[in-house]
Amino acid sequence: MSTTISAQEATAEGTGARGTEPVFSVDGLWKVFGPKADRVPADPELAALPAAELRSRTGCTAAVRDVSFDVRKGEVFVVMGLSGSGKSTLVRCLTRLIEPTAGTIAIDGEDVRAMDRARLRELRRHRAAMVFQHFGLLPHRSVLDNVAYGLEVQGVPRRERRAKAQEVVAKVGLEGMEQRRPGQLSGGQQQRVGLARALAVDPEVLLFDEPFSALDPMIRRDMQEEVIRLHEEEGRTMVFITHDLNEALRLGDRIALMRDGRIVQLGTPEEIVGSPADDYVREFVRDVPREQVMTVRRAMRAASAQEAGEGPALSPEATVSQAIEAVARSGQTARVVDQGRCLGVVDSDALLEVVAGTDTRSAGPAREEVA
Ligand SMILES: Nc1ncnc2c1ncn2[C@@H]1O[C@H](COP(=O)(O)OP(=O)(O)OP(=O)(O)O)[C@@H](O)[C@H]1O
Repeated sequence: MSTTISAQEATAEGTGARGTEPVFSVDGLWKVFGPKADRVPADPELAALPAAELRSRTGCTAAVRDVSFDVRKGEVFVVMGLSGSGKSTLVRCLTRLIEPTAGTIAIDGEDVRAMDRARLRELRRHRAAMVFQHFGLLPHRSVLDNVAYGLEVQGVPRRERRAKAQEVVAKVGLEGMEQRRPGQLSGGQQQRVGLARALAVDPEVLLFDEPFSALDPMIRRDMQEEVIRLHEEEGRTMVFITHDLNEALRLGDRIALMRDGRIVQLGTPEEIVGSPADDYVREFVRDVPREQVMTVRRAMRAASAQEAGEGPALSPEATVSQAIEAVARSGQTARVVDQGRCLGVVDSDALLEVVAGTDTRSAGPAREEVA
């Protein structure tokens, strides 16, 4: 089954993804809870029923419905949606912590659904480590031993695992706390231990299940910064579940927005905010400050010969907000410059149109190379 939705097709070339090589490839994935769950994806009539009707007719809940996507190497892939939309179920299916009902999942081309128990264990321990909301720390062990735990399970010798744990503890800013117990740490610090434990096994992919939702806003922001920093330093592939749009926009290279078990839109933050796939998405992103998400590409037009030679220079990734500042300060149009080449210019009218949401241009690189 590969009835990939049109919104996904429309953004398949999404501009914000890191590589194009997939780490996870998911196609036609279903997870149905309830009696004789298999018959739901197999029967087009049942598969098409709305959630309430499906439940009353079959006693089943389709938590994930015919979902297809790739997670690309090196990207932060965010799964966002309201409570109950299927985020946790979807991400748990990736390593079969929840057994999928139908569809295919591959990691680096290897069929996850065909893995035996040993291979699955190795997948979860080495290749795709999970960071949970409730940190799952061992209360009687020190921070260092908690961080080393995953390595201990793998049979890494004590000296080696403690050295590795020490290195990761420093990486997440917990130096000096190695001997404390989890109960002697704040919520944010405990989450850092959870993060360090996942990092210690050096997984190819980190899976985060709403890791920061129990933290207060300031600490939450700190932890988001931490994830961004780690990602920039290491370029590790990350899948991040959140129900918080701001968190999704801050962290995501691409965002899959879920509703009732389906992905209603998959795209870069700019694509989702600038070109919502339907009214649901439009309503979801209504209050987002567009100037902080949209880039200058959105407002760019061809430069005249004179404009191409003067005015402040911006990178194509500069936000509209940064461009407004540059244009206001200089009193000139700003040039969008990539590797010494002027791609076009932005003026205050076009920038204001983006802020007001009255621009008619589509997101993405459509207006590139207009010089
Ligand atoms: N073990 C289960 N048995 C039956 N239904 C389940 C089970 N687990 C989840 N569901 C249902 O599947 C749907 C999706 O749940 P899921 O936990 O994946 O959503 P979520 O988007 O992660 O929600 P939240 O943000 O609240 O964690 C919900 O309707 C939920 O009630």
